[in-house]
Amino acid sequence: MDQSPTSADHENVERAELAAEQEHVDRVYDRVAEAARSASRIAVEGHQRGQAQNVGRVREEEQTGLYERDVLVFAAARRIAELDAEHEGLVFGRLDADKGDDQPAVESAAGLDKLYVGRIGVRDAEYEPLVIDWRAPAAEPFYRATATDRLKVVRRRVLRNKGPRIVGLEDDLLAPERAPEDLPVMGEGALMASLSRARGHTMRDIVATIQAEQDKAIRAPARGVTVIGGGPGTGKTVVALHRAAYLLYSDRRRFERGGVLVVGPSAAFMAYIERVLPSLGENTVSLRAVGELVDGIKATAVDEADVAAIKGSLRMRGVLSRAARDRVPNAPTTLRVFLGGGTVELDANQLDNVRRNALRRTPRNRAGAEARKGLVAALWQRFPDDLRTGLYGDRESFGDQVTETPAFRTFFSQWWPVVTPEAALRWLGDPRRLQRWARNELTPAEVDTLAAGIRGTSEFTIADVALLDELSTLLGRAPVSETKDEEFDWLEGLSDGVNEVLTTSERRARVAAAREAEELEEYAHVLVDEAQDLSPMQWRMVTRRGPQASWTIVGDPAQSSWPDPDEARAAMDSMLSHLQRHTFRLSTNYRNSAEIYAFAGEVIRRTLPDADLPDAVRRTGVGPEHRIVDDGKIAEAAGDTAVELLQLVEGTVGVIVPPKLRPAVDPVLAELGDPRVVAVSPLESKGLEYDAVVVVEPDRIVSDTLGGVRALYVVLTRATQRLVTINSTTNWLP
Ligand SMILES: Nc1ncnc2c1ncn2[C@@H]1O[C@H](COP(=O)(O)OP(=O)(O)OP(=O)(O)O)[C@@H](O)[C@H]1O
Repeated sequence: MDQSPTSADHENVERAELAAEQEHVDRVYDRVAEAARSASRIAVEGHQRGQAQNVGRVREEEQTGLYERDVLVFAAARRIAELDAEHEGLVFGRLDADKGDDQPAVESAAGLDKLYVGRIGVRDAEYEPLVIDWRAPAAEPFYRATATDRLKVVRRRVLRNKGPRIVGLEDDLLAPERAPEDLPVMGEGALMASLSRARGHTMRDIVATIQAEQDKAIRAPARGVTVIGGGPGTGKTVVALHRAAYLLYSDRRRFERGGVLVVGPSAAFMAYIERVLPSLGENTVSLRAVGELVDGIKATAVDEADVAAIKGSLRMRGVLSRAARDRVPNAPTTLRVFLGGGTVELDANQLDNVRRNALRRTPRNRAGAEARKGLVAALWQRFPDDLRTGLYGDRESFGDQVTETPAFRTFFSQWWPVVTPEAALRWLGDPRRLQRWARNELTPAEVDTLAAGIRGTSEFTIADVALLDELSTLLGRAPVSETKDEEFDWLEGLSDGVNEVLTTSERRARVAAAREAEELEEYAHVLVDEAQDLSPMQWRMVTRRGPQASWTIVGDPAQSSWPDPDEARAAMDSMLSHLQRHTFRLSTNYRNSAEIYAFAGEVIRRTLPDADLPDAVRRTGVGPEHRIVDDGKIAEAAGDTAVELLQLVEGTVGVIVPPKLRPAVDPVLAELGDPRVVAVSPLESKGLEYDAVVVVEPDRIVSDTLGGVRALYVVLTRATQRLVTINSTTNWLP
């Protein structure tokens, strides 16, 4: 081979360095395998002890045994899951630092302290650290050290690995003057290597290359509200996910027990980010799209822009509140009962009064008993004096008799049925009724738009979910069991013998558990991604999930798909104003090439001169390309462009298409049969990224999508390498 001596030397050094690192990493894996073996032993022992327990009625001392078993099995099983998840690059970093007594490090050959950083901490048999968890305070210098503030770090090394095998080294020499002469420095820089890699269909963790400003946001204390801002591609999402992992590490008891919720814009986005936390060894975080926050509903449909704008507006509060308290549609308007030889009757006005009184303090589905009492009182008032004898001699006996009559029972079931939020939302499809509920809130045109929007869809949309949640609070949940609360007091007096199957306290416990299961799930920390997109009504829904929570809120107003970002921000502020706020701004766009981002920045600056534009640092030498094609050839051109781009990039090609053009474009792309090509609508593309992006009809994206030019900005900032737009005119170009 014709190689210069210098490059041969370099190769030898690299080989020797790789071998030395591999040796250490092998020790770590051996140690982990040993720990995994002992973890499974503990799990088996725990199960056996559990099975030996008496499974009948549990005495207190036996409960202690069960508790112990659960703790053992739980801890061991989790450890195994954690270790399994970690087999991708368990050790990814090494620091060589000036000696410091405060670091858990061992001396390296070069006379510096050496410290390995990995996904979890592993100690050797003497309890000395072989590798420390990336979230441990001692790992902080790995992320924070810079040439100007080097925190004793001389060399930072990233180990690139494929599973347990080290395949490359990337070094940063932060203090050349402090480095021994023979300290090897390898590679081109870990960050650039990582950013240039082809993209797949899921997001990867960045644990080896977190940058200093990102690290500060990740490790910010879990108090009040932590707001992480920054333009497209600055790592807001990935930083927020690492923050979730950090919070679990820093206060596991609080956050594992209380729960951490991550809310994102769409199911596609949740699928895109779902691997990040497991790859960091965390499996307990709940990830939910904003259309899936209400149990039992997974909404993915999107409303037309004008309908979505009304559904998300805070004005819907008043509308829904009136709907929830109004007469049930088609309810009877007269109550007539025959008693004691006479007839007593309540008319519509009197019924309305009873309803209003019953709803004064209690939501409808909880106010059945109150309403029934109100009806009895109103009937009693109208019951002629001369009939008040015998069975009907006093109001209580009268009430007992009256509520048992078939006429009353039939009436009551129709007049006061349990109303589900789903049913109440459908009521808004009737413009006449909606007009009544919307007075002073919506214009007549808005009433028509909303009613038609509700009637026009058979499935619930993402915007509907916030309305259903609001209605659920307004209507209240129906009592869990048919048995009324009062009857429990009555049951309490009975001996166990009468009720053979369940004792009173067992029954109470069961009802309490059922109630608890029905209660809204609340979390100790709520992390909202793409927060700029939440409508005011969605903010109300999200904040119900964390009345006691601390918050991480991640977003970029310039990418908002809500028509009035100030309104949405005001809604957020009003919901979280009582909490202390810490703000972080991320300043570098790691996704887009500088050429692509320069164009996208120009587009948004025209409309939003104050938009927060980050610096894009990676140049590819290829600018965006704008193709003009005939109106009728758009779908064909999208397909052809995707084929071309497949040749030019290694990873994914995203074709972003306005919803109205999907029926034409989707079949063309499906025909390509290449899993690297994905078609998405502008809203679905939020938070996602592709190596190459084809934007179909940018002008229509502006006109048809809530958010207008901000939606176009989102779309133009999805590509890492190549961007091609297809349109029939050039009018939209800056
Ligand atoms: N420190 C880093 N090391 C390697 N890659 C990084 C780093 N920070 C961010 N990235 C990468 O940059 C890309 C953009 O990150 P992310 O999606 O989190 O940005 P964002 O700010 O949420 O973007 P947007 O607002 O446009 O949705 C991702 O591929 C992410 O992995």
